[in-house]
Amino acid sequence: MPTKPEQGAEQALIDVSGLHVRYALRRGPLARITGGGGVIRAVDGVSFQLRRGEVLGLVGESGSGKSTLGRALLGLVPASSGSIRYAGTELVGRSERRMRPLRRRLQMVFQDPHASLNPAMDVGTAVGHPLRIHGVAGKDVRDRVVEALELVGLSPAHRYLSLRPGDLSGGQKQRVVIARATILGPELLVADEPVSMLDMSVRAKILRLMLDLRQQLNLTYLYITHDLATAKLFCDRVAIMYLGRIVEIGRTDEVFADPKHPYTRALLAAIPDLRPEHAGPRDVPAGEIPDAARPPAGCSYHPRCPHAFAPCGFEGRDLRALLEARWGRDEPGTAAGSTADLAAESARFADLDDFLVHSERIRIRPARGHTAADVLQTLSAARTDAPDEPVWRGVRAMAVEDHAAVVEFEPATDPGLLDTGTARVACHLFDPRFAPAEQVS
Ligand SMILES: Nc1ncnc2c1ncn2[C@@H]1O[C@H](COP(=O)(O)OP(=O)(O)OP(=O)(O)O)[C@@H](O)[C@H]1O
Repeated sequence: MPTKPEQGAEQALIDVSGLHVRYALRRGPLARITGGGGVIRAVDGVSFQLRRGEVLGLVGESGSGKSTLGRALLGLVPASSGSIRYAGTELVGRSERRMRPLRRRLQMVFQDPHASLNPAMDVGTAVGHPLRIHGVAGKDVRDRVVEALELVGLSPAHRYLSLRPGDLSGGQKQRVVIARATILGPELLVADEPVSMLDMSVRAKILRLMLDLRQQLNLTYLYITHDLATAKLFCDRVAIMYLGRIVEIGRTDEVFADPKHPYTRALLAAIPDLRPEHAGPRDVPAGEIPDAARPPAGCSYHPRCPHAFAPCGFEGRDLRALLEARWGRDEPGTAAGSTADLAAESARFADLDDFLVHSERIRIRPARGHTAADVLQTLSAARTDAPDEPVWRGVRAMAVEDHAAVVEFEPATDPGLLDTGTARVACHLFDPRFAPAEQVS
């Protein structure tokens, strides 16, 4: 389904459309298993606008592609395809030489302030460094450094000029990094986990400082974090990323009050709640993030999603995961039947890699001494024992055919971002072609 431009897109400072960033996979065991391709799709078709003056949070688990996306906006990693427009100027495909003048307008703050600063360089020199690179010299540098330090709360500034990073606390170091990043008058700051390495007590202070600087310097932020609690505090809008894609984007208050995507719901449910009346086990998104070199078909979240249904992209490896769980291979002690029966079951399969063929129709061969009917019988038993497992919603037919059990899956459809009235969500549960929204509970 085509996606409409976001409201307010006409005032966008940054307009990202269909952005892909891929990393080459080194040759090695993983490359052999994943077969062909050999790429990691770190950012896999992302579109969004960043409006002037707003704070957009990019939230997701480790490996979801947040940092890669942030770096791509600044040209620090090359886009494989798609478009990034900054105030109307296309950045994708720009040479480093043509990118350089724009860098003063587009700056980054990294997670680790200690690693961002040269331990041998004093504060005055570090903060003034970008000015010197851009040809500013003499007293102007000192005046502007003093002004930048005062702005970030390192006051009186002259006390800090000759200090080295080792003389400063974590919070003070991050203030120095922010002073250095803002001294050239940028329009956009990409802040990649800027407070996650700081003590709890200083996190809120640094975020408050960043909000004050937004007002004073007309900044726009892309705030990258895995921490929903700070995103709630700091961001006007949030974009939830999963395996290289944005799965939900909307106003922070609306997303937190009424999360739509099952992944967003799982992430929010996993935030620790310290109120005693709400104590108890938290739901965390079940399972691991899949390998970005071989993302699941259809909706990438479907293998972990309790609501996944026919169009979400079930495939052979989902069925293999179900069988392995049944046989207790993923977690000892969780097998569905007696160990001997289940060992006998698994021995009926010639090669479990038959399940990994990337197709809507897979052929599962019996092991020597077994028949395709044995294999089919095992699959049917697994279905009878756990009929509510989501994977069965995606199995269209199972039959014996030409000495193998053949499993046919429902066709996978990639979910695009859909308007829900509040947030935009990439989930088939909100697509009237497939299901009414009431299904989500
Ligand atoms: N330089 C690189 N070469 C190859 N793969 C990379 C490189 N950088 C990141 N990746 C891979 O790209 C994917 C996205 O990584 P990225 O660091 O952008 O995610 P992230 O959400 O920022 O995670 P984290 O919070 O851990 O930094 C991951 O699968 C990661 O392993």
